[in-house]
Amino acid sequence: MKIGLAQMDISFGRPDENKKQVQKWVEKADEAGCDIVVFPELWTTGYDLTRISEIADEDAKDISGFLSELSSKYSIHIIGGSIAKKTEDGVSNTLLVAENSGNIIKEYDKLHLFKLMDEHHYLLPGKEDGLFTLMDTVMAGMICYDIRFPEWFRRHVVEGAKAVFVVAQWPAERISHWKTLLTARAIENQCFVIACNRTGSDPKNEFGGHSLIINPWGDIIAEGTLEEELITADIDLNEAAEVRKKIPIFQDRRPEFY
Ligand SMILES: NC(=O)CCC(=O)C(=O)O
Repeated sequence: MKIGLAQMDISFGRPDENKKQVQKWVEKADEAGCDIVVFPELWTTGYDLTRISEIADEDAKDISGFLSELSSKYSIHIIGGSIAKKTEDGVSNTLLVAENSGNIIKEYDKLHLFKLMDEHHYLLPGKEDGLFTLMDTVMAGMICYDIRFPEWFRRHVVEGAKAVFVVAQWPAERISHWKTLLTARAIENQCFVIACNRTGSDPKNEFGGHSLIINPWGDIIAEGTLEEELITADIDLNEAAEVRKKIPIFQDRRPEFY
C-alpha cells in the first residue's frame, strides 16, 4: 500500500484558496501512484480562530462533498486532515476520511484541545473515538495534541488499529517532541504511525514539517523536511503482526494492574 503525506503550507483563513491547493496535492499523489493521501490539521482555515465561526464549514457539508468528489475521481483514499466544522452547538476540529468510492466513512472530532494555541476558547472537544475500517483493516485517526495522551492512542490499538494516522499543525519549536512522541507511540503500540504536519507559518507560529511514516518496529521509513513536499512510502500492514509475534506485548499486558 503506497501512502502519500501532503506536507503543505496553509493560507490563513482562506478556505477557497486551500481547497485549490488540496486538489493539486491529490493530483500529485495520484501521479505518484498513492493508494492513500493524508492532509494536515485545520487545512481549510488554519488557526484563524477569532474568525472561526464565520469561516468554518456548516456541518462539514462543503468539504465532505469536495473530498468525496476528489476521492472517487482519482480513486484514492483521502485522510482529509481536519477542518473546522460548524454545528448549532459550536465549532469542532474534525478529521474526515473519504474512501476511494467517494463515501465519507469517518468524522472524528479532536478530543484534547490545545490551550497553548487557544483552542479551548473557540472549539468544542470531541466525545467519540477515531476508529474506522479502510481496505478491510482497522485504523484510527488522531489530531495533533492527541498524541501526548498515550492512553487514548493505546485504546485505539487495543480495539484493533494496525495503523494510526495523525494530522497536525505542530510548531517547529517543539519538533523534537513530535518525533519522539510519534516514535514512542509506534514502538509501544507496535503499529504504523502515519503523521502529516504542515509547513509555513501563521501570525503566531512557524510550523515544523517533518511529517513521518514510522513502522511497527519504530523505524522511520519516510520523513519530510521543512519544505512543502509529498512524502511517500510503501507499507505492508502485516508487519504489525510480525512485530507483535516477536515481542508479544498485547499478550503480556496486565491491565488489571493499571
Ligand atoms: N495543534 C496542536 O494540537 C499543536 C500541539 C502541539 O504543538 C504540542 O506541542 O502538543
